[in-house]
Amino acid sequence: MRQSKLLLNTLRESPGDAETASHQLLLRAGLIRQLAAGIYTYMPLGRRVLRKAEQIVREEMDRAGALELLMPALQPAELWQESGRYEVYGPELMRLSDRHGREFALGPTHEEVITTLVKQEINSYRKLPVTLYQIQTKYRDERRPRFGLLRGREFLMKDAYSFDKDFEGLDRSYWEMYHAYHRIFERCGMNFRAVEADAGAIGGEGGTHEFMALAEIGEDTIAACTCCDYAANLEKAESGSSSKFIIGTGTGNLEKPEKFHTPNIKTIDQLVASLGVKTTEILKTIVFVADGTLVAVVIRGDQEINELKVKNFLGAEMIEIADPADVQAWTGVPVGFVGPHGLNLPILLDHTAAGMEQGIAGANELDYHYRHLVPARDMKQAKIGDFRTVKEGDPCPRCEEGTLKYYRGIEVGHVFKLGTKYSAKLGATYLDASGQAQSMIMGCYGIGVSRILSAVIEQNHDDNGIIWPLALAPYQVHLIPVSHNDETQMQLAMNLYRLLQEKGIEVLLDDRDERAGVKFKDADLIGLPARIVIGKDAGQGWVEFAERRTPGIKTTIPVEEVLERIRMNLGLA
Ligand SMILES: O=C(C[C@@H]1CCCCN1)Cn1cnc2cc(Cl)c(F)cc2c1=O
Ligand SMILES: [Mg+2]
Repeated sequence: MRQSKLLLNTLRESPGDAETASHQLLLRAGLIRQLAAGIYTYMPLGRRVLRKAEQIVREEMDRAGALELLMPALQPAELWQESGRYEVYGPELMRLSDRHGREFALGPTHEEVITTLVKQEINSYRKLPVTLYQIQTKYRDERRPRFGLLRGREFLMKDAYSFDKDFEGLDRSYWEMYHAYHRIFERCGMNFRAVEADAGAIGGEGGTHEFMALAEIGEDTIAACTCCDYAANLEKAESGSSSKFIIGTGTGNLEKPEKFHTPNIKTIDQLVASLGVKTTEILKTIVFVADGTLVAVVIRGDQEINELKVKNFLGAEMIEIADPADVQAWTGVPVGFVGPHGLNLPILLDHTAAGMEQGIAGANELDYHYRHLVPARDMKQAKIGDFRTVKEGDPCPRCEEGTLKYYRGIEVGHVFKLGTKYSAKLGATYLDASGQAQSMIMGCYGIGVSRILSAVIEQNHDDNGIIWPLALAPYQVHLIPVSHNDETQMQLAMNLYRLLQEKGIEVLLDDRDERAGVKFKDADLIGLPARIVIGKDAGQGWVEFAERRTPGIKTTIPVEEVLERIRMNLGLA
């Protein structure tokens, strides 16, 4: 491609609202342009990268035996009413009416559409299993679109759906997709982890993994083992046998609970400061509202309660920390003095608290606390479980040798076991071998295709611009004649341009009438994997070769060696 013919405007400065490196570079390198908040045009250079990402996804989906189709973005509201999700989703679901006043949704995902389709098309167990996928634009009206392609309102997703006759089949389909995801993100040159995750709103029968591209600006935090391949979203991560946290046996102290005066001491910090006790001697009590009912969770003072673990333990749809004023209204206990002893609420006790020899806690009375509380003795009615957020350094729950480390991640993929959640609701059944109608067993599998561009740039850039992995680079080689009006240089550049193209190499020739400095700055920004500069040595038939990833290493080679050098260094066939 001749750069003088390419619609490509690079920007010297980052637009003000672009906060992350990938958002800035996508704009500065001329890959995307914003039409509205969270809504982007892919410019010619960006479209080439997006198409390569799509193609990698498509090849691996096809290799995994999935069948590609393309579903509409316009979905009749009735489908969402039938699945019961029309009300569940609020403003994030983009809705519109057609000329007849019929209501539609712009598809944020396609469980309803695909399940209705398969219900019509498949009726016998002989036609199962099948996995169908599409690469299609999704619409989610994010309240705060941000970070460019990372959180847009219109974005490209590969969404796949598997249909099996039983759970063994679903397991096979699930792991087939899981391994295909590994191949996809490996081929994208991405540094990622597959992590155990929570199914979230989509629900389903257990088992779900998120694929996280490691990056400091990632919204998610994962905990991964330093030794084995255990990794989980922090929402779900467990640590080594929680007995490791139990200090003592919980029966040593025989003193009875003793109430003592603690005027105006409401927080753990105030307790520590005024009593000189350690946080590990305090029983921290937080009251939650789960589906409208209050529940008290008790954990050792140095630990953090994991809200999602509490929610999942209770099987609650909604959970949030109770407003202290509400707690006071409901229980009569003044804010800051809530404690497990004598509190008329159900109590969940984390392992770290359950094993404490003794502890200090609010006395459920203004300005009073208890000491010598023994959870094993004084909280027999409490339900014990894992309600804590793991910490860095915790023992790994799998190998017990390694310890957990935190990483920030960008979710680029998510695979789910859905079970019959949608097939039952929408009546997608098949006749089994004995002619009985059974609900199909489903899985669903998403990849944020447009999000891959941002994740890869976050992981592959320097101060001067993007450093594209070969598999996603918009072109493979940047050909740069230094001075546009030097006949020798331009002639050699043209010859090389033709030669490389004949050999099937994707070349971008910077044939613009621009100063060398501008050409090099743009080349750094655009970040093609290899660069060949035709300069003063052109007369002797020598050119300068460099790779974008190692900008400091420039070697001058005879033009005859260029093809071989490109093939060798870029690993091209
Ligand atoms: O999309 C999924 C699950 C999987 C992900 C992989 C591909 C198939 N779907 C979860 N989810 C996320 N945000 C949503 C936003 C809106 Cl507005 C909605 F109406 C529905 C959903 C929704 O269901
Ligand atoms: Mg997800």
